[in-house]
Amino acid sequence: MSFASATSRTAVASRKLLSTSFFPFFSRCGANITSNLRFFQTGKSLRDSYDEEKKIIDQITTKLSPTDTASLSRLRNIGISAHIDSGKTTFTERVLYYTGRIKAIHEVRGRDNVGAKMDSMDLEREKGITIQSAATYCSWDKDGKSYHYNLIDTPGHIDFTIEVERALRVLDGAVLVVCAVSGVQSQTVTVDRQMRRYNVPRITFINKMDRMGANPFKAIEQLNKKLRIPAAAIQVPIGAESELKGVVDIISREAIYNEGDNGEILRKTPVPEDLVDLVEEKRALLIETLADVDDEIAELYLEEKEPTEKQIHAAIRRATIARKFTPVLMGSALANTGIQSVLDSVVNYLPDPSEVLNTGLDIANKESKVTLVPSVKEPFVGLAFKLEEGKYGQLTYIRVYQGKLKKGGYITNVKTGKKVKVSRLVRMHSNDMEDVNEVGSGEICATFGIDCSSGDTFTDGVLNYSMSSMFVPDAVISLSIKPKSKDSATNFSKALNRFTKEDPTFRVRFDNESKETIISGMGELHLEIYVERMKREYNVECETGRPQVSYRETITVPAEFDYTHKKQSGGAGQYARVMGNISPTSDNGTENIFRSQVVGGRIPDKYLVACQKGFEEICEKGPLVGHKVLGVNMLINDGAIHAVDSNELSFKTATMTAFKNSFLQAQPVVLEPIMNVSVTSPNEFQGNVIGLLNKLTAVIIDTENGQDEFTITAECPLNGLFGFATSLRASTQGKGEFSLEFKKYAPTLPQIQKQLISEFQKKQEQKK
Ligand SMILES: Nc1nc2c(ncn2[C@@H]2O[C@H](COP(=O)(O)OP(=O)(O)OP(=O)(O)O)[C@@H](O)[C@H]2O)c(=O)[nH]1
Repeated sequence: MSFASATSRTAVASRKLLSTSFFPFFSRCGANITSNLRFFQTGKSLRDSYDEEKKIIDQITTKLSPTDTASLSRLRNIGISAHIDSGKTTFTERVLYYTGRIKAIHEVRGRDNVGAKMDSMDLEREKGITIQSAATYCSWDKDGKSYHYNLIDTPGHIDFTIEVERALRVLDGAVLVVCAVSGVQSQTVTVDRQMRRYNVPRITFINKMDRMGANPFKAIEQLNKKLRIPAAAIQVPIGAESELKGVVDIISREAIYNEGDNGEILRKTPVPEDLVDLVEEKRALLIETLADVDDEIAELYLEEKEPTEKQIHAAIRRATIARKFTPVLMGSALANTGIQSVLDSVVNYLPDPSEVLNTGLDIANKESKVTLVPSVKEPFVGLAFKLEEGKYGQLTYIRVYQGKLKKGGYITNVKTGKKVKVSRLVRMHSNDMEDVNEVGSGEICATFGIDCSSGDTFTDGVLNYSMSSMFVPDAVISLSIKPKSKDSATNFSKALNRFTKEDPTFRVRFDNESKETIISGMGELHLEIYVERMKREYNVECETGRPQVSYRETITVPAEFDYTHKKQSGGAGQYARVMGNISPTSDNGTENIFRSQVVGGRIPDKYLVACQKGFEEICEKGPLVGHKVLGVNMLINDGAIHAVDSNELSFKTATMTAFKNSFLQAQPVVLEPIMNVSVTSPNEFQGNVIGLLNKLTAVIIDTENGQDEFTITAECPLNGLFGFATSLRASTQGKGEFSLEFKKYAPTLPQIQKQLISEFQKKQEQKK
């Protein structure tokens, strides 16, 4: 931050302290001074990080041709993200309708049995939840210009979180949908964290304003407090609950009514008399919040000048793109109110592809960071961010970062070096597609017949760039699975193959000991959906075992080893000696580290490679209870070989046994996944819910009491949460809702550890 802006900000803060009593224009905002000062204090680091980014973005802009700039300025790649059931799909359905992409509105779980366009899987339509993110595009006309939107509707359930991750990875902006009654919920916080991870600016839409108890201003307060992002309304509602009629744009001081059968007609009038005070109050608050995050408004604020409409729009745009602010709109998707303003705000406040920084790594140049230039004249660089098995083979979604993608052209997969032909290029509209010949920089499209994995980078074949990949969370739950009929074996493996390729959080392994196929994933629902898809899409009925928690095992103290593996009786012998130690890693156990410091070539390099392989193998199936090892360092610093009998296998075996022996001496513990549980239910069931959580040894972190509902956030071992949906339903007469998210691994209770060890040992005995 420059000295000048720092000074003006300090002045803004003190000016605010005075404003309540001395400046009538801002006098209604006194109550918010403290919270705004907090933003003023925290604003610094956010601001500094973006200032650096902005300098690079400005340099990139100079490399764009006027044609690039013109086409990019009309493009928006946006995601719709929110907590479960906030209305993302219902909202997107209206967006498609108002932009003319669909001719009629169909509801999620609607009576017409058609279902929303973006929930194209049968399962999604039946369950009324979004499982896969769906991509579409549409055009929106504003001020005589036509804007092209690439839109991704993402699931709200944490079990399908990878869908949100990969969408946000390639989007430039997002609409965060928040329920007007429930406000900021657990999953809103998760989505917000994901947006921060990928530096995605967002505008906020408070949905369900037609519901009883809707309170947009409480939701805004929660955005400020819980998400710690300065947020302010740019609208106020006209009417409430079933009487909701429209919104007032507080910047233009104009009332907008949605009329017509589907709210498609917009009637604009001056602000209704009874709303004038509220509009002025919220307008002053908006300007005050902007003064905290934008220099131009801060200057005007100090000079006691009221900014013009144009200045307010420009400030909101700057602050939103800099991720220092989120403008808040409101309405009801179901009641067709307020959606068109959101579409306008996407143009007004969310960035086009040239206004965000996208970088890659230049593999040919020591993986140095390179900035991508979204010009069609640059060599092609694109990221395959999502795979889907379609009617015509594998469908690969690609975001084009620079250059262009042409039908009939060739692109190279940087990871494999394979050159492939782009034989078909399409734009996706949920599960339908439209063929195109060419797709330019900044765009999102899909191709057929390209063999790759999710997250692979493609280039023109000359550039050797790789885009940084997505965050893939670890699986927390697993179960054994097998087809009911032997005839289905081929389809069974085909399905598993496809699902793992599509979804990096869905994992499959074959357990050699139990001779079972084990699938693991993000939660019960996640695995349940795949079992169901197996039946519907591959005609394979499966038997599954009881869901098992994915435990981890680690050590708490260091231990040394000196182990010799010897088999020298008859035939080719085996000999390997390894010495060293194991110790807990200092990073809270998120990975395992193997090192070797053997001097004088006492163990040749090729054998050390075998040692590392042995280490990696045993970490997959730990010595204590047969689960993955986490957070262990292994150092091999000495050893010996035999001139004739030593080989790779001997060193691998020696390392595995040495590891196992020392692990058991290093006070090992079993770790279990601890979940963040958020339960919302009508107030009358609070006692029941607390009782239920106590039974599960949950630790209650926070309780929030609303007028009708309460929300409890607790940390609870996953082990106790199987079947939680059923017990919560029973305790709340079916009115309670909950969401789960993995929080951390923590040691299990000693009696559970004992039980797990004894079960594991029993299994080992049986095998002998
Ligand atoms: N009263 C009211 N209900 C709404 C509104 N918008 C959506 N709903 C209802 O809320 C429920 C969830 O809507 P969806 O659009 O499926 O929500 P979602 O966020 O896409 O759901 P997931 O993708 O499963 O997380 C449905 O029953 C909708 O009809 C609204 O504005 N008002």
